[in-house]
Amino acid sequence: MDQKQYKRKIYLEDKPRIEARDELLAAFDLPSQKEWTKVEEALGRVTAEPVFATESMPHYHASAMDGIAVQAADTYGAHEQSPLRLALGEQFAYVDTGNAIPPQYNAVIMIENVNVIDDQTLEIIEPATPWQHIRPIGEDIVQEEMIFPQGHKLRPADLGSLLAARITEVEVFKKPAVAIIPTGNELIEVTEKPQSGKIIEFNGTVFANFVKEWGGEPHLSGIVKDEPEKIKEALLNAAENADIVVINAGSSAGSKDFTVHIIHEIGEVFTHGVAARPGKPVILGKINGKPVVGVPGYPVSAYLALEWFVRPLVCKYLQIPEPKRQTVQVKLGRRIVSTMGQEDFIRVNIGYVNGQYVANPLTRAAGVTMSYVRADGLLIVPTNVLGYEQGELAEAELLRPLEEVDSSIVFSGSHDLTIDLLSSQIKRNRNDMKIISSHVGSMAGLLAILKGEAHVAGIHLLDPETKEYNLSYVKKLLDGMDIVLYPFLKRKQGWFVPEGNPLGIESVKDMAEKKAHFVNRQRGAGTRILFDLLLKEAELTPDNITGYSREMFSHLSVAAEIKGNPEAVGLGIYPAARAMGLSFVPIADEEYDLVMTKDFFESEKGKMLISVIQSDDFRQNVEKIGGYKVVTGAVPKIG
Ligand SMILES: Nc1nc2c(c(=O)[nH]1)N[C@H]1C(S)=C(S)[C@@H](COP(=O)(O)OP(=O)(O)OC[C@H]3O[C@@H](n4cnc5c(N)ncnc54)[C@H](O)[C@@H]3O)O[C@H]1N2
Ligand code: MOO
Repeated sequence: MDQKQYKRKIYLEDKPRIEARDELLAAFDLPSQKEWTKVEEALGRVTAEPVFATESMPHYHASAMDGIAVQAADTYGAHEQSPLRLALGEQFAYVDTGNAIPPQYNAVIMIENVNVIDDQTLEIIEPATPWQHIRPIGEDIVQEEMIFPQGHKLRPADLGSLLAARITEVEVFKKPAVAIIPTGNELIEVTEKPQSGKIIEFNGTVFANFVKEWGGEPHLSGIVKDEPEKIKEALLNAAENADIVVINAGSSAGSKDFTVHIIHEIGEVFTHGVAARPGKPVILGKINGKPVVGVPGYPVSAYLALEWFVRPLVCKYLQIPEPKRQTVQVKLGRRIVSTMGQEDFIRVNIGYVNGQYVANPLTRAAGVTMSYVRADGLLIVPTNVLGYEQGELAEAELLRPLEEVDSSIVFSGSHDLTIDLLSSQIKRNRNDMKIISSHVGSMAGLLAILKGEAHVAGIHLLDPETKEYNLSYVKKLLDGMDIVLYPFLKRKQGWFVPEGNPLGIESVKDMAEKKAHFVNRQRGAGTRILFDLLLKEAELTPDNITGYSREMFSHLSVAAEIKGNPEAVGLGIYPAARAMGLSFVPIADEEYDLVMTKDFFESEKGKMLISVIQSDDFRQNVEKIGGYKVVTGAVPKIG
């Protein structure tokens, strides 16, 4: 077929997400198939019919204790002042927990409460009441009783009750077969070496595992090329064999985005585009009576769209309600802007600081898988809300258990590679603790401490007047607060230049003269302040620097920018240059310190943080990186 016949469709709808979902669900009955499965293998399966007990549990009167079985009436005279003697075989029998009670007896006395007189005789000082310490027939499960209704998702303990009731197989809903078709000429298998323009296929595996988690049975196909015939064939085949069809990528307006046209041609399209981001260009339709969900290519868009539309289909098939996430009220650490008429799904880090949950948004780029991986929660900005101001309250859905959020140390300020090491070392000591960090620059870190939105800030701020690091900034910005300035690292700052330093850059002057392409850091970053000081000392201005206005948010992104450009130069710390294989010209040893409130410093989390910083393990790991020294023996400045 001629590819040109599929014209680009540029305009997508903005259908409300819930309306699109409800339409999709309403269009399919999804008649669930049933099957029998062994109880031992039934974890997570959903009962298709009510389940009735085949046997009672216990199915005989059983002793609940180790002791003696008696006829309660025989014991009524026993008293502390007049102990009663019982004869073996006539008035009592020995029983252990779980033993059947001989038919002539109706109570059990615990062994601790009897005195052995001889082989044949015992003495008791308290009467027994009928049925004491006996588990009567059916105490747990009564034969013919309904153990589970239909539509119950089986948990480990449920399987035990089924076996106890002598049930070996249980009738469950078949797992809906979900065909997953990754498409794209740019996709390669992870085992292939990626050339420029090639992307490792991974969405398929993520989808398959989401589907498994939700109770479906994924069928992940190989990569399908962006060719209408191939896509059509894959779709028809999937619609023949699966209950639900998911096709990935080619959902938008690109020159090779055929999917919507093909579904339209061989089936029906209900929706192309929903008013939610990321995930907007989703396609919902039908082929051969089966639901088809065209999920956008960008991973985060894809994961969300899958949850919005495939999870409800799986749940409908299994006749179970969709699971809901726990929510928590958060205070916004940063402003969030949203578009009117569209929902925004913002991935956020959440920490518990000063008695409230504080959320900081992660990147919104839909291609950044780590924004989803690192997120503690999802903050959904509703359609009719334009966003939130910093400090405003909003609700977030949790992607992790709340306890994990509670025990995190919230780190803000300047980015440093050692913070990740610190976090993993803390986690090694206390598996419920970790650091969550947002890299906002030194100044913003101090402001986060000021506003009570972070526990710790990492800063490296050179005072151009005093040439001293950090202290004057803390005094000025956090005046009046009980603050601890904790000396942490000395690290090497220097020029990042392409390998071999082709332009021979040693100073700001060299940069200006050789018209090197500078890659700057954002305003407020310590490195930016250092650069501006160097500029002033060299009696130059930003106008003398090519690229001064080009701002990056971390040392690593500066290094990445310099990598491919022989005329580029940046300023940053040694390990970032090393990580990208750049040459490094050291110019200064800077002090990277930690700022925290005195309250935090003295808290359990604060003590853990300091003890890890001071440990030999941590110091050795940091110094192994190169370009670092952990400050030891320095006295924190408190006040
Ligand atoms: N002019 C416009 N361009 C785009 C629009 C738009 O409205 N107008 N929408 C953007 C949005 S929003 C999204 S989301 C994406 C959706 O793109 P497609 O569904 O067409 O997907 P591709 O362009 O093929 O891929 C996007 C991206 O994702 C990577 N990808 C795809 N499949 C996989 C996979 N199986 N595993 C890993 N990564 C995958 C792909 O390589 C691309 O990098 O369109 C915007 N554009
Ligand atoms: O809506 Mo796309 O899905 O931005 O990322």
